[in-house]
Amino acid sequence: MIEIRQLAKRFSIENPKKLSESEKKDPRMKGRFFHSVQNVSFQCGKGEVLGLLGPNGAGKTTTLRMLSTALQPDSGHILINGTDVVSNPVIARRKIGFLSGTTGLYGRLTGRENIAYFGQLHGMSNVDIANKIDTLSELLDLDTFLDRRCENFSTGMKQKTSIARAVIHNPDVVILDEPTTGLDIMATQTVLNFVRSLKDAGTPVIFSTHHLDEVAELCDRVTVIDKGETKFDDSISAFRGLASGSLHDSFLTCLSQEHAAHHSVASERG
Ligand SMILES: Nc1ncnc2c1ncn2[C@@H]1O[C@H](COP(=O)(O)OP(=O)(O)OP(=O)(O)O)[C@@H](O)[C@H]1O
Repeated sequence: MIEIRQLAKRFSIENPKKLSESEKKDPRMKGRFFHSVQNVSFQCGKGEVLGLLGPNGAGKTTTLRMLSTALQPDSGHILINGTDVVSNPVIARRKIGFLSGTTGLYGRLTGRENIAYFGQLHGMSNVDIANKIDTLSELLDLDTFLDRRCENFSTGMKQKTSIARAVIHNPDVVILDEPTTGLDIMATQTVLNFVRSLKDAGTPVIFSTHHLDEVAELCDRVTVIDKGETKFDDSISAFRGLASGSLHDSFLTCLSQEHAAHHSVASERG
């Protein structure tokens, strides 16, 4: 079980002129700081898959980077099976497998060498690494390119290799930032099937996506964040119940409820 409670992260803006027009008008811009994540909470239990949704710039990547220890939160808690890992990034890295949108592979190494290198960093034995790569190769369809250098890999090959690398150490929780972005239909299905295999093994998986069909296919829980705050965090059936139409309508309802709430507060004040 992973629990995220009231996470917050702000960035100091050295040159406000570099902000986009929408960022300048964003209520998260306060003085010299942009409060990317202001109050994000959610939880994901054993064998559950959680879909993290939100418009561009909502704060999804910033949140996931805090979970992965790449960023230190300003406040809030990240608990894995009850242990707070914010103050102990070494434990967090052992327990969490993280696929970021930008992690590059070493082009001069083969897929197998890239994956094995991470296994070694996690202190695994060569036998354990080799066995785990065999399993991952089958689940992620890596065998045709595993022993080729990564420099000429397609987007799909790179992504599948990066996912294998993220989970080589059998993490307790898996976090994937937009794992299917840019992938073709076949590679997308392979990645989604892999997420299902993690779920079947009882591993909680949190993944961010803009694809509601993936959420419908895989997720037990949905969290919607907007402007750095959790706007919805519940089961997929509660998410469906938000609107009578599609998941798309449910998503828009989460965002518009907030606008409606602001609007009514503003009219009361006015
Ligand atoms: N290092 C930083 N310095 C300043 N602002 C930042 C920094 N990192 C992120 N931000 C801002 O925080 C906001 C949230 O960004 P984030 O990448 O977390 O959004 P996202 O929900 O992942 O968006 P997308 O769906 O477009 O990937 C954005 O406005 C972004 O410009």
